[in-house]
Amino acid sequence: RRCNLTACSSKYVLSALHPMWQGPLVAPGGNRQSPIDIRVRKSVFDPHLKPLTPDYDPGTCSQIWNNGYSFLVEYDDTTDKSILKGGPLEDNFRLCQFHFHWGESNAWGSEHTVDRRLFPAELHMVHWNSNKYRRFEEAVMEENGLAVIGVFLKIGKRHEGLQKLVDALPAVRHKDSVVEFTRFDPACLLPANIDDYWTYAGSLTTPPLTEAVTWIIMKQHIEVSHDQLAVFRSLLFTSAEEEVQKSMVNNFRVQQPLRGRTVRSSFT
Ligand SMILES: CCCCCCc1ccc(S(N)(=O)=O)cc1
Ligand SMILES: [Zn+2]
Repeated sequence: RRCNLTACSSKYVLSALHPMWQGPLVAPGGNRQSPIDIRVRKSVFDPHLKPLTPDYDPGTCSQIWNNGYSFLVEYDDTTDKSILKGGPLEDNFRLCQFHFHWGESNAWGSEHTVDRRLFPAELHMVHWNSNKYRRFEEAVMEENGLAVIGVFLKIGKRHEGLQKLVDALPAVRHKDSVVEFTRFDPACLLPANIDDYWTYAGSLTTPPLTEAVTWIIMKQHIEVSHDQLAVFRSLLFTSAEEEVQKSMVNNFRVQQPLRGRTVRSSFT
């Protein structure tokens, strides 16, 4: 299922393996594309990296939306109420949404890997630079526009905080469905330890694939139950009108060349 660039030579094979979208799987001319494999021994400890200081207001949570790639939990980002600072970031970044990537089986599903280790799913918390830009759509085109926190999911005990979200998913089964969703604290999805992370300069992993992202990948994973992840797989890529329903699984991108980038770690 996972096919890195070295293993698969032709674009056809890559696109056949990834029904998610038939677009260019490697952005033309891109030299800071995501996702990547994090080679732990090649990462460089940076003592100047600060602790990450997320400060989220559950009152800014507004809705869940199935956009045909994943489901997004969206936040009101018209003020600086839910923000991320610190870590590798010089500016203030506003939370606009979070979403996940997952597999059809628990054997794969994450976009990033750690020494080639795959996880069944990966959470992305998407923020944009509100010191430099006025709205997300602007920041998405700029090299220091976005900061995305990545958290790996493992199968284990039930995640109590996630259940409220899992219970709302049947209402957004089809592409383009939206449902009101309020008072969800995204901090409950962060691991206990957020001081240990890797960070590197990368891109969005779905179109427009812009090289705008400071990635912050948590070393510590969170646990969710098998049944909770199974509900993610009950979602559909397809809208209610389409005859052939396609289950929303394997919505991860093929890994991209490092192109000489350095992955820094906040821990030794
Ligand atoms: C102007 C519209 C741009 C929408 C781009 C939305 C988007 C956000 C995050 C990610 S991800 N998987 O790199 O976190 C991918 C895509
Ligand atoms: Zn993502």
